[in-house]
Amino acid sequence: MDNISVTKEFTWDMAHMLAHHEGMCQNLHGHTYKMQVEIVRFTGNLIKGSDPSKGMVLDFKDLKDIVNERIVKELDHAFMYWVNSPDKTEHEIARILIESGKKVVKVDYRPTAEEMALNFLRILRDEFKKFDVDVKSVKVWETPTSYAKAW
Ligand SMILES: Nc1nc2c(c(=O)[nH]1)N=C([C@H](O)[C@H](O)COP(=O)(O)OP(=O)(O)OP(=O)(O)O)CN2
Ligand SMILES: [Zn+2]
Repeated sequence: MDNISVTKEFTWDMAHMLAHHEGMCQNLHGHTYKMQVEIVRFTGNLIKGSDPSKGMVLDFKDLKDIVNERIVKELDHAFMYWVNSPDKTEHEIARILIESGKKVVKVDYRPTAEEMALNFLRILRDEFKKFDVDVKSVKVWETPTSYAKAW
């Protein structure tokens, strides 16, 4: 059987720090994150009938709008704050930013590329169900040469 998927790419700028990292990444720093979201249909490969989306897995525009709305908008130009971080500096930074009205996204995981990819996969799987679409994979790049893939 043949298979078909579609993939869209997203980017956002975000700051984070990796508590107890043995290298430079324990410091507050940022990345231009890149993410690829790959989707497939649950039933049949492509939309059929006279639908305006006939012949598509899902319109790229819908894919873009949903991922931007659910994931990217919240993260862009934010500080990703691990609420259970063992590093008191991270809590202090988050407190100052929040009190100053700056953008902080609270997460309950250490903000590694792996945790983000897994978390975004779960959120998007849930979100796309109503379109009869499954998320096959999510890849998150922190640097041009390093990415995590969840599927
Ligand atoms: N498995 C993981 N390792 C590391 C992560 C991660 O999320 N998962 N994150 C970091 C840092 O946050 C940051 O991404 C630095 O990564 P690194 O690839 O070491 O950065 P470089 O600037 O050296 O990247 P190059 O593309 O090689 O120049 C650390 N590790
Ligand atoms: Zn980093």
